[in-house]
Amino acid sequence: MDLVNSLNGRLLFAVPKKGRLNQATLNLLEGADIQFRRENRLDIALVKNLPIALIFLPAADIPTFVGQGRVDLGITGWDQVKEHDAGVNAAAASAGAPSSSSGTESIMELEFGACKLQVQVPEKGVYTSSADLIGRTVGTSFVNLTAEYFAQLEAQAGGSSPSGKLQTTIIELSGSVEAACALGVADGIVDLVESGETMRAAGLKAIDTVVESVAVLIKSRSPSNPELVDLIASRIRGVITAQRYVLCQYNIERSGIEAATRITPGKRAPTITTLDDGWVAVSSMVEKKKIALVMDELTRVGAHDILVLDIHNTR
Ligand SMILES: Nc1ncnc2c1ncn2[C@@H]1O[C@H](COP(=O)(O)OP(=O)(O)OP(=O)(O)O)[C@@H](O)[C@H]1O
Ligand SMILES: O=P(O)(O)OC[C@H]1O[C@H](OP(=O)(O)OP(=O)(O)O)[C@H](O)[C@@H]1O
Repeated sequence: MDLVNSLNGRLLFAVPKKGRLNQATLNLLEGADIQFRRENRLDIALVKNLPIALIFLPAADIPTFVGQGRVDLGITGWDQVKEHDAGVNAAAASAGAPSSSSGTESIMELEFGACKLQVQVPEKGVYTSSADLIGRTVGTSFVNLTAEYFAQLEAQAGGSSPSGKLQTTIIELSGSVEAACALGVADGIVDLVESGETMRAAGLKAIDTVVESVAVLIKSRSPSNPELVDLIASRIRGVITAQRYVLCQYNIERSGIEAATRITPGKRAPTITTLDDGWVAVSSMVEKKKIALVMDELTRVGAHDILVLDIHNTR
C-alpha cells in the first residue's frame, strides 16, 4: 500500500526520532497503549489499534511541523517550542509584521527531559555576567532564543544600535557547543544543562538561564480530529499521574482515621472499608516522592500492615 495514502484519515503524531527524548516518549506511548511497529529506517509508523500515524522527526523540527498544522500532535522539549516561537517572531519583525502566533498549543508537561538552556562562560575567565558578553561572540544551537535574549539585554543596557542590529555575534553550532570557548570560536555559549557534568568537564560555568525546559505534548491550533487528541491527552495524563503516585494501603483502628487521613488525604479522597473489631482499611494515592515520610507518620499514628503498590494507569 502507498504509505502517503495510508495516512489518509489518520491523526498525525510527531515523536522525537532519536536523542534524549526518544526512549521516554516510546515508554509513554506504550503506557498509553498506542501500539505500532516501526519498519527499519522508516520514519512513519501506522498505529495498529487507533487511527493514528506516528511521524519520527528530530525534536528540533517538531514545533515547525505542528505549528504549520502539517501534523496534529507532537512531543518535544519546551526549549524547542520557545526556539521555534522566537524564530517566527524574528521573521515577522524583519518583515515589518506584528509578532505572530507560532501555531502550537501546549497541552501538558510530561515530567521527563528536564533541563535548562543556560548562558555559560569559561570558569576562570573575565566574564561574570551576561552583560559582559554584549558585543562578543556567543556559540549556540538555539540561535533565535539567544538572539532574542541578547537583544533584550542590549536594550536594557541602552546600547541597541539604531538599525536594531545586534551588537553581539551569534554563531550557530549544531553540536558539541561546549567546545567552542576552549577552541576560541566563541567567548560564551548558550546550551542545555541538566546535571552540569558536560559544562564542568568543559571548564565552563553558568551565569544565567534563558529557558527552563521539560518535554511537552503540543498540538496544532486546528487538529484534524480534536476528539482523538483529547483521548490521547487523557491517556497520557493517566500514565503520567500513575508514574507520579503510588497506592498506599493500611489498617488502622477507627479512632485513628482522622489523624491518618490527614496524612493520606488522597488525590480526591481516601477509600475507607470497614473491617471487624473496630478497625478500618484505608487505601489512598500518595505522591511517590513523599511515600517514605508518609509511612513514618502513619506508623506514628498507629497504622498497621502498610502496603505500597505501584499504579500502572489511572483516569
Ligand atoms: N542533558 C539533557 N537532559 C535532559 N533533557 C535534555 C538534555 N539534553 C537535551 N534535552 C532535551 O532533549 C531535546 C533534544 O535534545 P537532543 O540533544 O537529544 O537532540 P537530538 O534530537 O538528538 O539532536 P542533536 O543531534 O542536536 O543532539 C532538547 O531540546 C531538550 O529538550
Ligand atoms: O548537564 P548534562 O547532564 O551534562 O547534560 C547536558 C548535555 O546534554 C545535551 O547533549 P547530549 O548529551 O544530548 O548530546 P549532544 O551534545 O550531541 O546534543 C546538551 O547539549 C549538553 O551537552
